[in-house]
Amino acid sequence: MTTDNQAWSREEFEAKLRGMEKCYHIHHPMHVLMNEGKLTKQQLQGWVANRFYYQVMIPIKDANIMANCPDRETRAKWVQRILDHDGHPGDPGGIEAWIQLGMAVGLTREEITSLEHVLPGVRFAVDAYVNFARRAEWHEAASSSLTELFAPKIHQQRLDNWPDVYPWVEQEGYTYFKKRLTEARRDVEHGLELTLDWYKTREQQERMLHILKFKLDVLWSMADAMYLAYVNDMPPYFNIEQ
Ligand SMILES: O=C(O)c1cc(C(=O)O)c2c(n1)C(=O)C(=O)c1cc(C(=O)O)[nH]c1-2
Repeated sequence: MTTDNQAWSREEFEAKLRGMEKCYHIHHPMHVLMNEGKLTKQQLQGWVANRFYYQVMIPIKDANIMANCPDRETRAKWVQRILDHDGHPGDPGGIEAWIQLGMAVGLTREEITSLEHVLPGVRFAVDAYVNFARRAEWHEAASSSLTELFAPKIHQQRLDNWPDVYPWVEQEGYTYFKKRLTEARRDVEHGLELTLDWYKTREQQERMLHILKFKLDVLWSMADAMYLAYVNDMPPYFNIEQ
Protein backbone atom coordinates (compact mmCIF):
# COMPACT_ATOMS: atom_id res chain seq x y z
CA MET A 1 0.00 0.00 0.00
CA THR A 2 1.37 3.44 -0.81
CA THR A 3 1.37 5.99 1.98
CA ASP A 4 -1.12 8.03 -0.10
CA ASN A 5 -3.86 5.51 0.66
CA GLN A 6 -3.11 5.03 4.31
CA ALA A 7 -5.96 5.62 6.69
CA TRP A 8 -5.76 8.81 8.71
CA SER A 9 -5.34 8.37 12.44
CA ARG A 10 -8.36 9.33 14.58
CA GLU A 11 -6.73 12.69 15.28
CA GLU A 12 -5.92 13.33 11.62
CA PHE A 13 -9.42 12.32 10.54
CA GLU A 14 -11.01 14.60 13.13
CA ALA A 15 -8.74 17.45 12.03
CA LYS A 16 -9.85 16.90 8.38
CA LEU A 17 -13.50 17.07 9.48
CA ARG A 18 -12.89 20.24 11.50
CA GLY A 19 -11.03 21.70 8.53
CA MET A 20 -14.31 21.69 6.58
CA GLU A 21 -15.34 24.70 8.68
CA LYS A 22 -14.02 26.81 5.81
CA CYS A 23 -17.22 25.92 3.90
CA TYR A 24 -19.60 26.55 6.81
CA HIS A 25 -22.50 28.94 6.19
CA ILE A 26 -21.05 31.30 8.81
CA HIS A 27 -18.97 32.53 5.82
CA HIS A 28 -21.97 32.96 3.50
CA PRO A 29 -22.72 36.62 2.69
CA MET A 30 -26.22 36.17 4.15
CA HIS A 31 -24.76 35.21 7.54
CA VAL A 32 -21.92 37.74 7.31
CA LEU A 33 -24.45 40.55 6.75
CA MET A 34 -26.63 39.16 9.54
CA ASN A 35 -23.75 39.02 11.96
CA GLU A 36 -22.63 42.54 11.10
CA GLY A 37 -26.10 43.92 11.77
CA LYS A 38 -26.61 44.85 8.13
CA LEU A 39 -29.90 43.07 7.55
CA THR A 40 -33.14 45.05 7.64
CA LYS A 41 -35.92 43.92 9.94
CA GLN A 42 -37.72 42.39 6.97
CA GLN A 43 -34.62 40.51 5.82
CA LEU A 44 -34.02 39.10 9.30
CA GLN A 45 -37.69 38.09 9.47
CA GLY A 46 -37.23 36.32 6.12
CA TRP A 47 -34.33 34.30 7.50
CA VAL A 48 -36.19 33.34 10.69
CA ALA A 49 -39.33 32.31 8.76
CA ASN A 50 -37.33 30.22 6.30
CA ARG A 51 -35.09 28.58 8.88
CA PHE A 52 -38.24 27.39 10.61
CA TYR A 53 -38.56 24.78 7.88
CA TYR A 54 -35.15 23.37 8.91
CA GLN A 55 -36.30 23.36 12.52
CA VAL A 56 -39.44 21.36 11.84
CA MET A 57 -37.69 18.86 9.58
CA ILE A 58 -34.72 18.14 11.89
CA PRO A 59 -36.69 15.80 14.20
CA ILE A 60 -38.17 14.05 11.14
CA LYS A 61 -34.62 13.63 9.85
CA ASP A 62 -33.56 12.19 13.22
CA ALA A 63 -36.58 9.87 13.34
CA ASN A 64 -35.50 8.52 9.93
CA ILE A 65 -32.00 7.83 11.23
CA MET A 66 -33.46 5.99 14.22
CA ALA A 67 -35.80 4.01 12.01
CA ASN A 68 -32.78 2.59 10.17
CA CYS A 69 -30.69 1.98 13.30
CA PRO A 70 -30.83 -1.49 14.86
CA ASP A 71 -28.53 -0.48 17.73
CA ARG A 72 -30.57 0.13 20.87
CA GLU A 73 -27.81 2.02 22.68
CA THR A 74 -27.48 4.51 19.83
CA ARG A 75 -31.24 4.97 19.59
CA ALA A 76 -31.47 5.58 23.34
CA LYS A 77 -29.05 8.51 22.91
CA TRP A 78 -30.25 9.72 19.52
CA VAL A 79 -33.87 10.08 20.69
CA GLN A 80 -32.75 13.03 22.83
CA ARG A 81 -32.35 15.08 19.62
CA ILE A 82 -36.04 14.57 18.83
CA LEU A 83 -37.04 15.53 22.37
CA ASP A 84 -34.81 18.63 22.20
CA HIS A 85 -36.73 19.93 19.20
CA ASP A 86 -40.22 18.58 19.73
CA GLY A 87 -40.24 19.13 23.50
CA HIS A 88 -41.24 16.93 26.41
CA PRO A 89 -42.81 17.51 29.84
CA GLY A 90 -40.90 20.41 31.38
CA ASP A 91 -39.39 21.66 28.09
CA PRO A 92 -41.50 23.17 25.29
CA GLY A 93 -38.64 22.31 22.89
CA GLY A 94 -36.60 23.95 20.16
CA ILE A 95 -39.40 24.30 17.62
CA GLU A 96 -41.44 26.31 20.13
CA ALA A 97 -38.31 28.32 21.02
CA TRP A 98 -37.86 29.11 17.31
CA ILE A 99 -41.49 30.29 17.12
CA GLN A 100 -40.67 32.59 20.07
CA LEU A 101 -37.71 33.87 18.06
CA GLY A 102 -40.04 34.51 15.15
CA MET A 103 -42.40 36.52 17.35
CA ALA A 104 -39.42 38.37 18.87
CA VAL A 105 -38.51 39.60 15.37
CA GLY A 106 -42.08 40.68 14.67
CA LEU A 107 -43.66 37.72 12.88
CA THR A 108 -46.92 36.15 14.03
CA ARG A 109 -47.09 32.52 15.17
CA GLU A 110 -49.40 31.76 12.25
CA GLU A 111 -47.04 33.32 9.71
CA ILE A 112 -44.22 31.10 10.99
CA THR A 113 -46.04 27.80 11.42
CA SER A 114 -47.96 28.07 8.12
CA LEU A 115 -44.57 27.98 6.31
CA GLU A 116 -46.01 30.61 3.94
CA HIS A 117 -42.69 32.44 3.63
CA VAL A 118 -40.58 29.34 2.96
CA LEU A 119 -38.79 29.71 -0.38
CA PRO A 120 -38.67 26.77 -2.82
CA GLY A 121 -34.85 26.69 -2.72
CA VAL A 122 -34.87 26.40 1.07
CA ARG A 123 -37.47 23.66 0.94
CA PHE A 124 -35.51 21.69 -1.68
CA ALA A 125 -32.27 21.93 0.28
CA VAL A 126 -33.83 20.84 3.57
CA ASP A 127 -35.76 18.03 1.86
CA ALA A 128 -32.51 16.78 0.31
CA TYR A 129 -31.06 16.44 3.81
CA VAL A 130 -34.11 14.56 5.11
CA ASN A 131 -34.13 12.27 2.08
CA PHE A 132 -30.44 11.52 2.52
CA ALA A 133 -31.09 10.58 6.15
CA ARG A 134 -33.99 8.37 5.06
CA ARG A 135 -32.01 6.43 2.47
CA ALA A 136 -28.41 6.35 3.67
CA GLU A 137 -26.83 3.66 5.81
CA TRP A 138 -27.54 4.88 9.34
CA HIS A 139 -23.94 5.65 10.43
CA GLU A 140 -23.54 7.76 7.30
CA ALA A 141 -26.82 9.54 7.96
CA ALA A 142 -25.86 10.13 11.59
CA SER A 143 -22.44 11.50 10.67
CA SER A 144 -23.98 14.05 8.31
CA SER A 145 -25.18 15.97 11.37
CA LEU A 146 -21.57 16.93 12.10
CA THR A 147 -21.83 20.43 10.67
CA GLU A 148 -22.96 20.90 14.27
CA LEU A 149 -19.24 20.92 15.09
CA PHE A 150 -19.31 24.49 13.81
CA ALA A 151 -22.74 25.56 15.11
CA PRO A 152 -21.93 26.71 18.67
CA LYS A 153 -19.74 29.49 17.23
CA ILE A 154 -22.53 30.86 15.02
CA HIS A 155 -25.09 30.68 17.87
CA GLN A 156 -22.64 32.43 20.21
CA GLN A 157 -22.03 35.18 17.62
CA ARG A 158 -25.76 35.86 17.49
CA LEU A 159 -25.98 36.02 21.27
CA ASP A 160 -22.99 38.37 21.38
CA ASN A 161 -23.92 40.68 18.51
CA TRP A 162 -27.66 40.84 18.02
CA PRO A 163 -28.50 42.78 21.20
CA ASP A 164 -26.23 45.60 19.92
CA VAL A 165 -26.99 45.49 16.21
CA TYR A 166 -30.67 44.49 16.36
CA PRO A 167 -31.79 46.11 19.66
CA TRP A 168 -35.42 45.79 18.57
CA VAL A 169 -35.31 41.97 18.87
CA GLU A 170 -37.14 41.00 22.05
CA GLN A 171 -35.34 39.03 24.77
CA GLU A 172 -37.46 35.85 24.39
CA GLY A 173 -35.85 35.46 20.98
CA TYR A 174 -32.54 34.38 22.46
CA THR A 175 -33.75 31.21 24.21
CA TYR A 176 -33.19 29.03 21.14
CA PHE A 177 -29.57 30.05 20.61
CA LYS A 178 -28.75 29.64 24.32
CA LYS A 179 -30.37 26.22 24.37
CA ARG A 180 -28.40 25.03 21.35
CA LEU A 181 -25.02 25.92 22.82
CA THR A 182 -25.14 22.96 25.22
CA GLU A 183 -27.29 20.67 23.07
CA ALA A 184 -25.04 20.98 20.01
CA ARG A 185 -21.93 20.22 22.07
CA ARG A 186 -23.52 17.06 23.43
CA ASP A 187 -24.75 16.02 19.94
CA VAL A 188 -21.28 16.52 18.54
CA GLU A 189 -19.67 14.38 21.22
CA HIS A 190 -21.92 11.46 20.32
CA GLY A 191 -21.86 12.08 16.55
CA LEU A 192 -18.10 12.39 16.47
CA GLU A 193 -17.57 9.19 18.45
CA LEU A 194 -19.82 7.25 16.04
CA THR A 195 -18.06 8.77 13.04
CA LEU A 196 -14.48 8.24 14.17
CA ASP A 197 -15.33 4.61 15.00
CA TRP A 198 -17.18 3.86 11.77
CA TYR A 199 -14.98 5.19 8.94
CA LYS A 200 -11.82 3.09 9.07
CA THR A 201 -10.10 3.00 5.70
CA ARG A 202 -8.81 6.06 3.88
CA GLU A 203 -11.43 5.55 1.19
CA GLN A 204 -14.20 5.47 3.80
CA GLN A 205 -12.78 8.52 5.56
CA GLU A 206 -12.70 10.43 2.29
CA ARG A 207 -16.29 9.39 1.67
CA MET A 208 -17.20 10.98 5.01
CA LEU A 209 -15.64 14.25 3.88
CA HIS A 210 -17.97 14.14 0.85
CA ILE A 211 -20.95 13.49 3.11
CA LEU A 212 -20.01 16.45 5.29
CA LYS A 213 -19.60 18.56 2.17
CA PHE A 214 -23.10 17.54 1.04
CA LYS A 215 -24.46 18.80 4.37
CA LEU A 216 -22.48 22.02 4.06
CA ASP A 217 -24.01 22.37 0.57
CA VAL A 218 -27.49 22.06 2.12
CA LEU A 219 -26.82 24.95 4.52
CA TRP A 220 -25.07 27.07 1.87
CA SER A 221 -27.90 26.53 -0.64
CA MET A 222 -30.49 27.59 1.93
CA ALA A 223 -28.54 30.80 2.48
CA ASP A 224 -28.20 31.33 -1.32
CA ALA A 225 -31.98 31.13 -1.76
CA MET A 226 -32.54 33.65 1.05
CA TYR A 227 -29.84 36.02 -0.17
CA LEU A 228 -31.32 36.08 -3.67
CA ALA A 229 -34.85 36.67 -2.39
CA TYR A 230 -34.23 39.13 0.45
CA VAL A 231 -30.88 40.84 -0.21
CA ASN A 232 -30.95 40.95 -4.02
CA ASP A 233 -34.73 41.36 -3.86
CA MET A 234 -35.18 38.63 -6.45
CA PRO A 235 -37.64 36.13 -4.99
CA PRO A 236 -38.92 33.43 -7.39
CA TYR A 237 -40.85 34.92 -10.33
CA PHE A 238 -40.06 38.50 -9.22
CA ASN A 239 -39.89 39.62 -12.85
CA ILE A 240 -43.10 37.98 -13.99
CA GLU A 241 -46.49 39.58 -13.78
CA GLN A 242 -48.85 37.19 -12.04
O1 LIG B 1 -28.09 28.13 13.29
C1 LIG B 1 -27.28 27.44 12.69
O2 LIG B 1 -26.41 27.92 11.96
C2 LIG B 1 -27.41 25.97 12.83
C3 LIG B 1 -26.70 25.09 12.04
C4 LIG B 1 -26.90 23.72 12.18
C5 LIG B 1 -26.05 22.84 11.36
O3 LIG B 1 -24.84 23.11 11.29
O4 LIG B 1 -26.55 21.92 10.75
C6 LIG B 1 -27.87 23.25 13.11
C7 LIG B 1 -28.49 24.22 13.91
N1 LIG B 1 -28.26 25.53 13.77
C8 LIG B 1 -29.43 23.85 14.92
O5 LIG B 1 -29.93 24.72 15.63
C9 LIG B 1 -29.80 22.49 15.07
O6 LIG B 1 -30.62 22.17 15.94
C10 LIG B 1 -29.21 21.53 14.23
C11 LIG B 1 -29.40 20.15 14.13
C12 LIG B 1 -28.62 19.75 13.09
C13 LIG B 1 -28.50 18.42 12.49
O7 LIG B 1 -27.93 18.33 11.39
O8 LIG B 1 -29.01 17.44 13.07
N2 LIG B 1 -27.94 20.81 12.58
C14 LIG B 1 -28.27 21.91 13.28
